[in-house]
Amino acid sequence: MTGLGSGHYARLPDDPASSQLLNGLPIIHDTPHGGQITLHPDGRSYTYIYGPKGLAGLFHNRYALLCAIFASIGGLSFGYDQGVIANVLVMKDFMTRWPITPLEEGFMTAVLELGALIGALFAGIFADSYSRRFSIFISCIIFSIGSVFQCGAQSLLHIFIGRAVGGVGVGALSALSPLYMAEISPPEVRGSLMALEQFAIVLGVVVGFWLGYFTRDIPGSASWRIPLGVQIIPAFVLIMACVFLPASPRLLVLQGKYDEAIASLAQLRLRSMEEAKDDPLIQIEFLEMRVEATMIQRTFGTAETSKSALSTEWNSWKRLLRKKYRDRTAIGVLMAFFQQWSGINALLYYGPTLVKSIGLSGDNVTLLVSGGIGIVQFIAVLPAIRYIDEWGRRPLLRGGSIAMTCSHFGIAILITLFASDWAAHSTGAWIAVAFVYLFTAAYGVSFGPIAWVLPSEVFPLSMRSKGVSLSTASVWINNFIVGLITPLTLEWSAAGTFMMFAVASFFAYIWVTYTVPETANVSLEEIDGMFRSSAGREEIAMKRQIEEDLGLRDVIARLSREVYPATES
Ligand SMILES: O[C@H]1[C@H](O)[C@@H](O)[C@H](O)[C@@H](O)[C@H]1O
Repeated sequence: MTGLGSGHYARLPDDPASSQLLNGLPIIHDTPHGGQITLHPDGRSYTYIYGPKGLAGLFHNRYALLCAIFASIGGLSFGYDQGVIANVLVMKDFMTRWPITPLEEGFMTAVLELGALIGALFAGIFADSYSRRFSIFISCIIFSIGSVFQCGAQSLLHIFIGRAVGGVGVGALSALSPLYMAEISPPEVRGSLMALEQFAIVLGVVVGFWLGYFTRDIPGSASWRIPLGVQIIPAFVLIMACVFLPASPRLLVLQGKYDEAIASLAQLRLRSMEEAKDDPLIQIEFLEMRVEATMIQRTFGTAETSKSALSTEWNSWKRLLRKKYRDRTAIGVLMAFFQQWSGINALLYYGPTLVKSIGLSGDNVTLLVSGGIGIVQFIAVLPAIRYIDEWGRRPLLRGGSIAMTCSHFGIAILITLFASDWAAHSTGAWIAVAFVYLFTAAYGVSFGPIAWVLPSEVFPLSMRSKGVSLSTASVWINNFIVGLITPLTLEWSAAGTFMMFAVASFFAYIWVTYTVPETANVSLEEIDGMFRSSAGREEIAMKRQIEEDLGLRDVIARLSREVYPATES
């Protein structure tokens, strides 16, 4: 039913008679309460926006922006831990109190990641049964319990427990925040709003790192208790925000609560209930959600009503692997895979070793790597927020992966040439450092943010929470594996390690080029349509019928008749 135009557009003429002159061109139709719908001359295809695109669009709907900002606090918890732990583990008081072995140090990172893996998977179960907001709320509580354990730790065991429990919260939030943001965002700024997740993560990295850096000289345990305790503040803010955040209209539709869904959609699109009633945009978006929900119920629902809750749950996970949905599952899981195999965390966790291997030493190493990489990521996410909807996801991903490949490749060559005697080749060493930052900038504008955006976009409503949670689990499991093997590969060969990440980044380029669809500027339900190209005829016919039954086709036909009187048939 939908589709994007060829790029030639015309304005709706004041004199309807002249509209025939515009036949063959899609027409932009201003809707009564702001926003536009672009109708195509076939009388069936359309796209719509609620407000301007780009930066203006981001600030146009301040309410949606505010909701997304609050939701993104979930990401802050993730980044903050990453930033802070690098400092805590080297703090004098911490080390003399509990001298830990390198193995325990590795375990300290791993335990959070494994907790996060469990949290991400559980998020997929609870986000549908309860609400997105309630699940966020519970995750924040779990996260806060973990933080209290860490901050008040009397033994190393408390720290481990705190990290495992906190990890469950971090993992759940890393799935739930993007999921919620995707479902509340107007289509024209969805990418920008969702990129706030990455913004929050890297903001957390920067704040966590520098706070830890400044408190590390405070005498006694306050040096590490303060930065470990401070993370409760954002969690508390999000707990409070959950009371005010509007419910996801899409989940409400899935639960059959249509009146509440319209009310929440109207609120999120800045319409009064009166306005919502005669606004074609609200009608279309609401009906699209219903069509999608009905499609799934008709396809899977009846067969499952007789089964137990457990087997229904199991079946909905299994559905992700069915032929029809396999390509989307692959996109979600591989997006996370390539984000992690780009080597970003290898640089963060083992950066100091890398920088030493390219000839630098001393305290500056930590500053330059952990601090510097955080700041570069933070700066790089800003253009992503600005352009992700205007340029689209694909160009950013493709450009980013090429630059990432070249940087890794450059570092590998420099190491091969000069590693035997860096002191004599300090220029080479500095070029290698420049490549590290170039890599980080390229990553920070592409795979960093988009890995949090794309998975929440590609799954249809009824499978979104499971799909996103599986994709997020892929972030955590790959994060864990990369963290585990990087020290080993570095020991084997530093150049080889960078070559490995160069190859992964190059495969990422090929993968994006051939399999990732452009999801910018289309509604979540239209994205579903993009994957239907391979759907059987029966399914297309069923969708058409549902669109007809629910009145979506009527709404479009009515609008088209206003614009193309000649094509009334
Ligand atoms: O998006 C984030 C971010 O880029 C972090 O810095 C990185 O450590 C994470 O693994 C990644 O998921």
